[in-house]
Amino acid sequence: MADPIINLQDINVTFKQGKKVVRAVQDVSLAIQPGDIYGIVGYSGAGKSTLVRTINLLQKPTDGTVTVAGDTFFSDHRQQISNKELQSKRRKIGMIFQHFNLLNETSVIENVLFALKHSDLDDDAQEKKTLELLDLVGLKDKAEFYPVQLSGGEQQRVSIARALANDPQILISDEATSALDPQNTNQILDLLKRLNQKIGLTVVLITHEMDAVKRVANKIAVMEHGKIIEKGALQDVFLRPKEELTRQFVGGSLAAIDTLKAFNLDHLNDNEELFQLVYNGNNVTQSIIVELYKRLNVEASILYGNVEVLSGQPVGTLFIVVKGDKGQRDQAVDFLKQSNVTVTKIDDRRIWNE
Ligand SMILES: Nc1ncnc2c1ncn2[C@@H]1O[C@H](COP(=O)(O)OP(=O)(O)OP(=O)(O)O)[C@@H](O)[C@H]1O
Repeated sequence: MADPIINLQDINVTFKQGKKVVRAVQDVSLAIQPGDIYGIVGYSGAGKSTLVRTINLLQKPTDGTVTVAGDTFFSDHRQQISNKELQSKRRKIGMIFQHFNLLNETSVIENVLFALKHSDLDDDAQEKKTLELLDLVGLKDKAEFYPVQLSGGEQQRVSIARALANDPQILISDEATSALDPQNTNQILDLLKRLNQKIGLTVVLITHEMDAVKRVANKIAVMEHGKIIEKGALQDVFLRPKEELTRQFVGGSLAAIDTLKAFNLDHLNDNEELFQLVYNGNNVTQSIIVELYKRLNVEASILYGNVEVLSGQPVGTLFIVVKGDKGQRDQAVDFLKQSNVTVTKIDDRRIWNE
């Protein structure tokens, strides 16, 4: 395996506010390979932004080692490169945010040109490069527009062009699609994926939206209370979530939650249990529910069903209520597990109360 392009080892970040101590990041180690789209998910306050801000030392860790593209930026409690070097290395790490942070008084092209003010290129070459970048994000024809004349999605594309101006190897996206509608969100995510494939850009994607990660990421880390509680290849984590919070994220697509909320699940009968089933490509076309009935004579009703594509592979999710006596329900779960279905009993009301 190639050396990681980002290697965070044993990172801690502690904030002191008067007498209060906030351990925003606790003992986190994360290795990101070149070409990864690494999704970092977690609820608000989990420590996602603080963690990724340590990558370019916008946030200095209290403890730990930060290595980017082979350069150790931070170890032994201190910055290991000069401020000048850090400034130039930071230009190789693009960042985009929820708020696009564009200069509203200047045109689109000037917004991108601004990022090249430290570049060695002459004026003509800078302009040529800026137009190429705007072309890359599909905005060449709007180069002379002002940000207010653009939609939110278009403004975010300008900020992506600006973030790419200094040919970064890494792009950090901190909730960059949170303020956008679903269509613009998907366009931005697809653009990140295209850039990843076309120029090999490594993307660190912070979000509280699992759907964003599912659409483009190949790896995922789940954060809670400053810690990474689960990480790995997207499909592995999706198909075999170990932690309760991960299960909530995995099964927590908005459509599933909305659908479950519409049922009054407090009123399951004594002989009924609610399960989430997740199954991968080979099982997608099998009728698991029919098999349950044919083989075990166990009835199950479907509350929610969905098949989606994860890193190019179809993955099915079902929420079903299984009916029968305890023995039958246990047999049904065993049968499902033997059929390579990941089965999670849903008895935690949080999944539809979030
Ligand atoms: N500069 C700071 N001083 C004190 N506490 C901070 C500071 N920055 C972050 N925190 C605290 O650290 C914790 C983690 O915050 P962080 O912004 O990293 O979470 P997050 O997962 O990115 O959430 P969000 O998506 O809401 O930003 C929170 O409790 C936050 O209040």
